[in-house]
Amino acid sequence: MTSTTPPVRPSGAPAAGPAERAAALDAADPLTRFREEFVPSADVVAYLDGNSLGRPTRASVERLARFATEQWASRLIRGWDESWYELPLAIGDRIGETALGAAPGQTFVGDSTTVILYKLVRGALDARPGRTEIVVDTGNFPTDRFVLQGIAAERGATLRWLSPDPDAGVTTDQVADAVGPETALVVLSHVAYRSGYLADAEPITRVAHDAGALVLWDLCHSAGAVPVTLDAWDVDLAAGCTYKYLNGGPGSPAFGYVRADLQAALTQPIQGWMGSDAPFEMGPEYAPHTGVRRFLSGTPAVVGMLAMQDMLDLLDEAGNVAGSDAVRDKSVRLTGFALDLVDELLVPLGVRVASPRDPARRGSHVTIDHAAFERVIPRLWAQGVVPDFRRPDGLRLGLSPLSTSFAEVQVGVEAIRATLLDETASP
Ligand SMILES: Cc1ncc(COP(=O)(O)O)c(C=O)c1O
Ligand SMILES: Nc1c(O)cccc1C(=O)C[C@H](N)C(=O)O
Repeated sequence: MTSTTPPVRPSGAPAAGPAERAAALDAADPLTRFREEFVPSADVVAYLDGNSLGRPTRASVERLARFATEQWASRLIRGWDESWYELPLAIGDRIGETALGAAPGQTFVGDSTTVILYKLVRGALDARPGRTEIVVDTGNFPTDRFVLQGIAAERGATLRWLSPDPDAGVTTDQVADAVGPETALVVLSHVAYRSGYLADAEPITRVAHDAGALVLWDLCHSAGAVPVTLDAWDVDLAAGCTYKYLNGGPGSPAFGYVRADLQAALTQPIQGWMGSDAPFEMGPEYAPHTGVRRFLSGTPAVVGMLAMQDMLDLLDEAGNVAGSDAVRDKSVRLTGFALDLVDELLVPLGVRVASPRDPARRGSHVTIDHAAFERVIPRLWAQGVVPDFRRPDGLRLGLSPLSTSFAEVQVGVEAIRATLLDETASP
């Protein structure tokens, strides 16, 4: 890991303060120029919620306007034949290549993560007849747990709950102990939404396979920020958001991944015409498409898929100009700097670090806990400092490698300190 420690100063010189260190880190950052590619917000001084909603790129603002006039207004219905019909798979392939380590023909875009989870879990259960157990962890995102609870009730399946350390995540040993001949599927988040814990995807996938189970990874907090190599890890299924680190915009449709050799065996429960063999034949019976298109259902959200392409361009460009590790390296430096400042400025006020300190086990956000954060956060938002709150007492700093600066982290943590001091001062 690259250290965030500032250069050693000649003896006797005062230690560099947070702002000076942030400036030095920004000056040395090989990705610093990418920040100019995002639209600034007039009233935000520190945007620290890139893991919930990524900022718009300048290119996306132009692309959306151009689409309205040059595509929608002028091509009208002809647009479907010319390019729109293929977009869910064409953009799926691009996400696969740039952010998932997935060869073409395995990734699609469509629906929300919630709906894709539902489709893939249902398909996986049917592909493991006779096995009735799904392994999931109690710290998984609510929608994952709710979808699984619904499917368990619908299909008579049993959920086997893993209980990770609340501030950490699921380990390979926990999964190895839980899976067995009854296990159809293991559903886990690669980066935990609350703690930011980064799971060991490859060995966990292997131990599930050893028991004959399939594995579905939720990649919402990984795609675009953390290295993912689905093909190399031999992952079966994955799903994830595009509005976080892929900057697709509010409600942009999610992606799903189904490994090529599983596709023919996997049926999905929402049989719609867009996933059928020949949508425009308007035939009497549904026959699923033979490829990854079979996981689509209805008309794709074309407008919602536009913006993510610009972030994929930037991620590719960052890899080309600064090296394939540059995005992860920046993410590790940002979260490392955030933790350094938290230790220095917030831990003395009673704040507790709720994210892994080992950078190898950490995604691109850092969570800190304090009982007063629920009251502090609205006051921060009013000052243009924007982290988010996760119950019961967590403040998340979501640091997006191409758009977040070290200065934003410093401004944010100093604002948290000032507001917390004020909020907890005796009357
Ligand atoms: C880990 C995780 N899974 C799933 C979701 C839900 O996705 P959606 O609301 O797009 O279905 C989110 C965020 O909302 C998330 O953080
Ligand atoms: N999807 C969201 C929304 O529609 C509104 C507010 C926040 C979100 C989020 O993405 C939350 C996020 N998945 C989380 O990790 O908490």
